[in-house]
Amino acid sequence: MIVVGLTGSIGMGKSTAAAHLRARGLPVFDADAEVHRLYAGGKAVERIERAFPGTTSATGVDRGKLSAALIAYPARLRELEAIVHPMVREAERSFLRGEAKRGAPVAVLEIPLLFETELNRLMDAVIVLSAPAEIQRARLLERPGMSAQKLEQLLARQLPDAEKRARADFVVDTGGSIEETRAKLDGIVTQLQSWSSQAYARHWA
Ligand SMILES: CC(C)(COP(=O)(O)OP(=O)(O)OC[C@H]1O[C@@H](n2cnc3c(N)ncnc32)[C@H](O)[C@@H]1O)[C@@H](O)C(=O)NCCC(=O)NCCS
Ligand SMILES: Nc1ncnc2c1ncn2[C@@H]1O[C@H](COP(=O)(O)OP(=O)(O)OP(=O)(O)O)[C@@H](O)[C@H]1O
Repeated sequence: MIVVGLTGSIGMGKSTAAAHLRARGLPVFDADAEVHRLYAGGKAVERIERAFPGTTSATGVDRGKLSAALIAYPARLRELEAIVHPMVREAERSFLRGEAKRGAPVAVLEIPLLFETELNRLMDAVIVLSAPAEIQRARLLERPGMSAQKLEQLLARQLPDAEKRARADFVVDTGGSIEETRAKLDGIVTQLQSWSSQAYARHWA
């Protein structure tokens, strides 16, 4: 099985690309969605309440309150990551085990912080979604609750787009139409599926 990392900076089109890969029949694990599940209840919520008192309730982690706590003490993001990331990694491993057992030729992990967490090293291939900075900015400023200041803060916490692109196996430009992005992804999927069957032939034929 070929394990593919799908990443890109905020607003570059990860979710849009992941939805297309799913529609093409590829299994895709969404790390961000896993964080949302973990925050809805259970062990992560208990540990976050202990580390950041008052940021959770009976319905789970209040992301607004947790965000506010981190704006007050940005250095504490590392503590939060130390709680959350190992749980996400465990869920990813379990997803990959399931897909390998099923005989999936290709499995995709959509991880916004793929390079920042150095998980790119464990991938057989990395796809980076990327658009020109002014297009990214314009798209994000359309989102409710986004301001120029918040955007600068978010971008400052992520590895720059140019560095992500330089470290990718495949760069998909999302600055054009969604149809163009989909066609580019289709070409990559065909290539990955052929790698997978070649790898299978090498190992088992
Ligand atoms: C700080 C939190 C509560 C803010 O939640 P909120 O719903 O307001 O924002 P959201 O999660 O959509 O993130 C907004 C942007 O910040 C980026 N971001 C989130 N966490 C991090 C981080 N640890 N380091 C750098 N960028 C981050 C996201 O990729 C996104 O581009 C939340 O992001 C969080 O709990 N982060 C820690 C867990 C984590 O690392 N998640 C990243 C995905 S695995
Ligand atoms: N060619 C394109 N490819 C992908 N997205 C595009 C394209 N053209 C326009 N868009 C728009 O850009 C936005 C990208 O948002 P999307 O949620 O996919 O990005 P993301 O990287 O998942 O964001 P986040 O980091 O916040 O999770 C969407 O509104 C999408 O419709």
